[in-house]
Amino acid sequence: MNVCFVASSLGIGGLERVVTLVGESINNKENTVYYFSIDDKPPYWEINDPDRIYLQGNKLSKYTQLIMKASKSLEYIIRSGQFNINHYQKVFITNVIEYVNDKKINVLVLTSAHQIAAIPIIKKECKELKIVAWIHQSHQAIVKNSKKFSQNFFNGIELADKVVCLTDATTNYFSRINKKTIKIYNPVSIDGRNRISNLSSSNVSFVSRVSFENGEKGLDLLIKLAKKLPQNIYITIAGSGTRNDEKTFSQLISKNGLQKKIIWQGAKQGENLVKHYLDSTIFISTSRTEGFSLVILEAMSLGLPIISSPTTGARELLRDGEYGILTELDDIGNFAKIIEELMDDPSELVKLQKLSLQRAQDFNKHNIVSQWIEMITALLL
Ligand SMILES: CC(=O)N[C@H]1[C@@H](OP(=O)(O)OP(=O)(O)OC[C@H]2O[C@@H](n3ccc(=O)[nH]c3=O)[C@H](O)[C@@H]2O)O[C@H](CO)[C@@H](O)[C@@H]1O
Ligand SMILES: O=P([O-])([O-])O[C@@H]1[C@@H](O)[C@H](O)[C@@H](O)[C@H](O)[C@@H]1O
Repeated sequence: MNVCFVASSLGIGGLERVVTLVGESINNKENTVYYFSIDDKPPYWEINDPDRIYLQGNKLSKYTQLIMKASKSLEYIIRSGQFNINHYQKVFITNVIEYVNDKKINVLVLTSAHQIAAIPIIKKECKELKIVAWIHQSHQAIVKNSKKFSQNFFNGIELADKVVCLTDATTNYFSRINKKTIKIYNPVSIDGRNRISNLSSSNVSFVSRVSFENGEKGLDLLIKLAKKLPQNIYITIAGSGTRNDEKTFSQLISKNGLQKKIIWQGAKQGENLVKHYLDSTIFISTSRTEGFSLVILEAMSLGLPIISSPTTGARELLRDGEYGILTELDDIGNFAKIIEELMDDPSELVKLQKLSLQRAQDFNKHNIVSQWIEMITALLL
């Protein structure tokens, strides 16, 4: 069977990470997995065979792009707040259909609202093809982000052969639109080889894309939080972003005099990332939205107690507070107080460490990959 995962990019990022992790695990004697990337950045995550990767890139001239943008705005005004996104992604639709035919793809897995909006057209052209819509954001976030082309998006969801969600909340939402909606968790995406934190440092770990887009990761709140923490607690950060976002973040750190409190050494990978987690005692997330949160799960698997904002993903991973601490973002003072108190409470740290390790077992890669293979195989019966 031939399976193709489509992603906006194969660069740094959680979606990219999990698409390649699940994809490479499914790729075996029986199945060949292909990747269709909408941008042309080479893959950041390991894919051992370049022949299975298609990097589209944007080959439209600046002039064409400008015309398209203008006509999109015009359509948006005329149709009072809606446009047909498929008029503006003809290159992608043509290329993906060509790729499906060329590689004899049986199952196509789409991973964004834009891509899902194209399902009716792809289905018309490729009658035998099965299409999976894999939702990586929370339902609130993906619905909000696709508001201007919601008709296209929901038509796509309705026609999907399977909708895969990461949490109960998002599964419940999409089940009302398409009965073929199921939950498959993301697997643990780091291998600590059974090592766990010894909970002895005064470091609080934060791992994230450095991005200010939509305020998703709450980096502004992280700065506020850092200011409220006592002198002996440090926030260590692993992550990178665009040049602009990195500059903004550096400036925020220095403007607030936090150079000693926030230790940020850029992106980390492999053993360096494992060490980053292991060298800390608590993991925090200040995200305003998370469809899942691979970083919380990675931290849990390495035995870190978690304190997080109550995003859809964190609620599922921490089972509404059973396996870690959830705290609202509107009271950053309280968030800081929880960190400070937990740092001073060794028995509570050990208790939360056990809970993290216990919960992380529900996200075993082997089990999750089996669920994917079973789902894909059943689609073709
Ligand atoms: C806002 C939102 O809804 N985001 C979702 C998005 O990913 P998003 O990219 O926002 O975030 P995640 O935190 O899930 O993943 C980040 C990944 O990048 C890696 N990393 C990060 C920093 C670094 O220096 N080195 C490094 O390797 C992390 O280890 C992790 O594997 O899709 C993920 C996969 O379904 C979901 O879990 C996220 O909830
Ligand atoms: O569900 P999700 O998108 O991850 O995140 C949600 C936020 O978008 C929302 O503003 C907030 O009120 C919710 O409690 C939740 O945190």
